[in-house]
Amino acid sequence: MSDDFSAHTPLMAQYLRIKAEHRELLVFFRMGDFYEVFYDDARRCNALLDITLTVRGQSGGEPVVMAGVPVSALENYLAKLLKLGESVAIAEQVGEVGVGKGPVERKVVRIVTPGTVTDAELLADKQDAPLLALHAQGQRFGLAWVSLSQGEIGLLECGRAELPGWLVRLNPAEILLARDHSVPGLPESLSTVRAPLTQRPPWQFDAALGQRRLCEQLGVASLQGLNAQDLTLAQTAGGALLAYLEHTQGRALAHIKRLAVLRASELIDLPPATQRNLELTQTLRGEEAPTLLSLLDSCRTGMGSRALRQWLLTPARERTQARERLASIATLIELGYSPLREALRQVSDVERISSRVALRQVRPRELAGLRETLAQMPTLQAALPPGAPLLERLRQDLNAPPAVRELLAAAVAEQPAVWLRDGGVIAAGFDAELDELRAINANCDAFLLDLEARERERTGIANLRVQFNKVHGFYIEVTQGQKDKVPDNYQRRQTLKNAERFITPELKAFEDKALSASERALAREKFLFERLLDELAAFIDPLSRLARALAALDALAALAERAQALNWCAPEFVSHPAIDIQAGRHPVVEARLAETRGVPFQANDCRLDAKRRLLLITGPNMGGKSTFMRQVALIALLASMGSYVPARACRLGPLDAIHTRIGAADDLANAQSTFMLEMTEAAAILHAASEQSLVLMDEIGRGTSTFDGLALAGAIATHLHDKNRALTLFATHYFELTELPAQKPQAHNMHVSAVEAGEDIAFLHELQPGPASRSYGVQVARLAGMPAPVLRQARASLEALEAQKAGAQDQVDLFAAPPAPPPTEDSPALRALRELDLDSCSPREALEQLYRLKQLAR
Ligand SMILES: Nc1ncnc2c1ncn2[C@@H]1O[C@H](COP(=O)(O)OP(=O)(O)OP(=O)(O)O)[C@@H](O)[C@H]1O
Repeated sequence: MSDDFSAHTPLMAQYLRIKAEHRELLVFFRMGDFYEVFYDDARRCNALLDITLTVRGQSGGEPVVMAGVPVSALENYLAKLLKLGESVAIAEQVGEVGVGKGPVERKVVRIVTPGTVTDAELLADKQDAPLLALHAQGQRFGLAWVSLSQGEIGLLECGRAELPGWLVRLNPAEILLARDHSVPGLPESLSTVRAPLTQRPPWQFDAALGQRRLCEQLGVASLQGLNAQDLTLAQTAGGALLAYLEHTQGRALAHIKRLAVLRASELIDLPPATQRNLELTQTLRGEEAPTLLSLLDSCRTGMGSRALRQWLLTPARERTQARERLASIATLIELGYSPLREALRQVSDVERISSRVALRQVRPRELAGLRETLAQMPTLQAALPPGAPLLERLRQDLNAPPAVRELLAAAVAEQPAVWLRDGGVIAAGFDAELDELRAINANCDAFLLDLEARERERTGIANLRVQFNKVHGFYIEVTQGQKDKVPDNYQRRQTLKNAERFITPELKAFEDKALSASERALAREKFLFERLLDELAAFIDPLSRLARALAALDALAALAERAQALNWCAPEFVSHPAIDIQAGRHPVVEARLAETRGVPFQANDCRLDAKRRLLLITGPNMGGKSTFMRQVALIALLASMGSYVPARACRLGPLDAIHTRIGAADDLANAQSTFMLEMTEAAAILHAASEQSLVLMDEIGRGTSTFDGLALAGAIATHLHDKNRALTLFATHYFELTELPAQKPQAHNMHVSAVEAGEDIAFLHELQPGPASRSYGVQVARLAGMPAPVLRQARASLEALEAQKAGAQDQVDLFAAPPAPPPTEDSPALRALRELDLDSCSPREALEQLYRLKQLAR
């Protein structure tokens, strides 16, 4: 499209100019009570929103294809578009209608993108949807993110391997990348999230610029004090993030004042496979429940739910925070949490409301909600049991400045209208001028009644009526039969079938006054509301502190409630390697069993420590191996986030990661077979797990032939035991592996028990020492309803196979040390490659080096 719009009508030229600046977005162009979309945008909206296409005359010699949505329904349409990953520029009428020649002035005042929405209607209540900027350099990534409705920027740097885990954890709604910035491997990493990608100008991803912008935003001279000085890549992303926010919001963002620096080395690593396999926030089928979070989250507010999710997904290795939370939960259980939870019911989403105040997008009703919440604070403080240091700190944070409360109480009407444009938002008595204008409106009725009486008397028309409608304004209505009695100074306005409508100079004068009074009242309300926002802006800091305190209190009270309702215990932290659980349960399976079958869950112990690093778990299918392994991981994670745990007692040593290799699902999206995926995940674990990691391996090797699988499983178990020395739960159906403990002192056999009665089998789900004697696969197949002939054949084959095996002589040692790798001699090319310092190479030198290497390799 050329940028010369002179052939177009003035209105379309204005539109096209705006569109030219926002080519990649849908432009919603305000025209009176509608937002119109034109040309290709109209066609796109027609397809996406199913709204009707029309043609609005011609411009530039072509028909103007358009579609429109009513202003009052904007939010619904935006919600749909954002879900589809679209972004929208909203061009409002900013000039005064009817002033000057040509169309009223219009301007893009806001850009709504999936990552920058703040409207309550458009956001999930219990989940944040942050905007994430990503900057890559070689194998390292800088991440910067912000939930606009929260006011905190997060910074983090990580390696390529950890990136998918972070993407899943952060769950961004939109990802910003430098345009034309091709990073090898990035597309695969990004495939783990469904967020739309937004390309931004590369110059905005600049380290120095990023640092400067962050300092300006946070109001600090350097990032040193915020522990972010060294994070150049994250700062680079941060700069681009802030630039985008300003671009979309059309203003600087006063409420973003806090920085959260996450360091992978300070958190317990939860790779995507772990988050998925443990069903922390989503079931394996992608549903919201039943998951660990859905079980935990009995929060009373969206703020609490969001905090809980964050606690669950970012547990710290260091235990101070967890200890504080545990102490608070203990106090809440001991002294009662019900009054606190009751008071929290009355609380609105202060976090989002205060951000929306800062963004000047807040709705009148939200301010009324804030007012009610603030009024609730004394009750809340009184309901908080004393004693725990964390609770005391949170109590302090609930002290919002009284001035905010007073201001809201004085300024905002008791029950304000939904929209400012409807009026009735500012309280009576707040502003004399507004009161006066409203009085004119209120007196209107009395005046009209009076006029009606006077005119009836004057004209002798008994059924004369003075009325008002939106189209014709005020009028005097006289039935056709009485028309003759109408005095001279009546001017005809409208003729109906049975009546005639008139206006008089007196009525006209009154109409002007009344209409202008209500218009002026609306304008005055708008002005006062804006001024109110200015005044409230000064209180954003204490309000967001209050919001965080409410969120934490809600989350703690929910954890206390859950702990008591589900009979959980307080974990204890120790400094030596240990996961020592007595009578542990899988919280979600337990809840499901209670709900569906009313059967009790069989609790099991788990003891792992420096001398018992690997438990080899065998037993029948359906015996409960997977459940047991998962429950150990869930208990360790719950303890680490500072929650009580489903067990009789639990002692937990240091933990740096939870790795899991469970289940078999094809990753068709990434063209990986079941087995390939299994091996990729296992390899990642063998590379990453340390002595302080918890590793769950469920039936590794089953995706390939028996011998290959067995051999690989044996080698992997050996590596975990000898090299990683991780705390490992290793479930397998390969009985041959139960020989491992005989050779490896820190490996131990455990099995889940089952009893046979004739052809049937009953699972006890009880974990006992020693290896299992059999698999009971055929019995389980019988339970599953396998046809009898198949079962008979299987049983016969099984007997034959077992007999054959008993006859075999040589035992294969599956756990022998691997043979030494053949010595390799470095080629000159390889040596040269190693010595190459890529960081100090210019592109030209790099090319020369490449030629040199090629020569050496000949
Ligand atoms: N401790 C327990 N108490 C009561 N029921 C249990 C227990 N553990 C497991 N179950 C029940 O048994 C079912 C199967 O458990 P699980 O999937 O853990 O078995 P498995 O040994 O891993 O089986 P497979 O080898 O086929 O994967 C669970 O869905 C649950 O209903």
